[in-house]
Amino acid sequence: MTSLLTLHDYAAEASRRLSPPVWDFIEGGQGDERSLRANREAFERATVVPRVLTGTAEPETGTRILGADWAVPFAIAPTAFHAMVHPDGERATARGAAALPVPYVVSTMASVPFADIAAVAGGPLWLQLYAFADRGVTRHVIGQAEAAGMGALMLTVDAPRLARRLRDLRRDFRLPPGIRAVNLPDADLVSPGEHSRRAFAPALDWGELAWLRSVTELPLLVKGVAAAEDAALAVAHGVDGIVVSNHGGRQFSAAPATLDLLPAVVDRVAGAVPVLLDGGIRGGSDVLVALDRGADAVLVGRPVLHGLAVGGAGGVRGVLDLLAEELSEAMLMAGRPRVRPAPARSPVPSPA
Ligand SMILES: Cc1cc2nc3c(=O)[nH]c(=O)nc-3n(C[C@H](O)[C@H](O)[C@H](O)COP(=O)(O)O)c2cc1C
Ligand SMILES: CCCCC(=O)C(=O)O
Repeated sequence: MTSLLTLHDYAAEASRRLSPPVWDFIEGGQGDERSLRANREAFERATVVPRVLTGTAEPETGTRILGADWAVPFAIAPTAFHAMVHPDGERATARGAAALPVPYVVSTMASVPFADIAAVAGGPLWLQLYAFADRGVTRHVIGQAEAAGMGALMLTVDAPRLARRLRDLRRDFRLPPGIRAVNLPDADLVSPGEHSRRAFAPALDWGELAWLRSVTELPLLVKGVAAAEDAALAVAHGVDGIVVSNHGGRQFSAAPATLDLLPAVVDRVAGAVPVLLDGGIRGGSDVLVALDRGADAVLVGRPVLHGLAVGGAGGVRGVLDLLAEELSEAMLMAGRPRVRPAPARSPVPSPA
């Protein structure tokens, strides 16, 4: 195996190991993939002004998010169907994350039961939630996550349905046999796009948050916020955290790069709740750039799948350790001795 010195090395190795349809499902974006490229381009342009003579020896990468200690200010973003990438699926991902440990946001569309993932997890475990037209299904998923001891819910709000992804359409992408969203009551789902049209709540609005509050006590974050106005509405509706995301460019090609959206969101949220960001994080300097622009933490999507493809749990661990090491070096070189403390949980949920 070639040496794996960067997350790009993991991507290159994963592309050799995965079948072309699976690789394209992972890598692809919506439409002409402008937002997918924009996420990366924003980081490639971004700089951090180093401070000097700060007396920093070993930077402290730890932080605290929603009452839990995080060893690093990054977590695994929710991505669907890990069994497509490695036979142990999300179990391997959770094992890889347990080493550091790195928090893991499990997808509603996980291909392994939540309880089995929780059994091998080592750090904070959250559930990414899709809202279904049939609220009984949403409740079922939440119930399983609660039973597995997950610590928060992250409602995805940028996916009324899965968008047209041309790479998948050209290949008529179908889930490989045996890969199923096993935490849904009706687990058989062959085409993710078709399933989302049938099953996702078609006309979500802010009322869904109040309903979720009525069925669970878990802290609630929203994932997929772009506009500062929506961040303000989310805070007004009592969310516990915001994830600035464009779903890794998979939903809307004209969406701006998440890094470019971040400062306005941070400004509007004004410390009321933690603000996370995902999209295009491919190295420790990217994490530091996001923190420098006001994120409390970031999520990492595709690189974790690359690690999983390259070496199962060990590959995931390799990716996460590398990112942690790069972040620590970036903090040292930039004279950032520690991660700025994140806001504590929002005091009063008070819908506007
Ligand atoms: C293969 C794949 C599957 C994904 N599945 C989900 C999902 O089930 N739920 C969700 O909210 N986001 C999903 N996402 C989006 C990620 O959570 C995240 O927003 C995105 O991947 C971040 O960008 P990055 O891959 O550049 O780090 C998925 C992304 C990929 C690449
Ligand atoms: C129904 C599958 C959801 C996966 C997802 O969110 C994505 O591919 O972006």
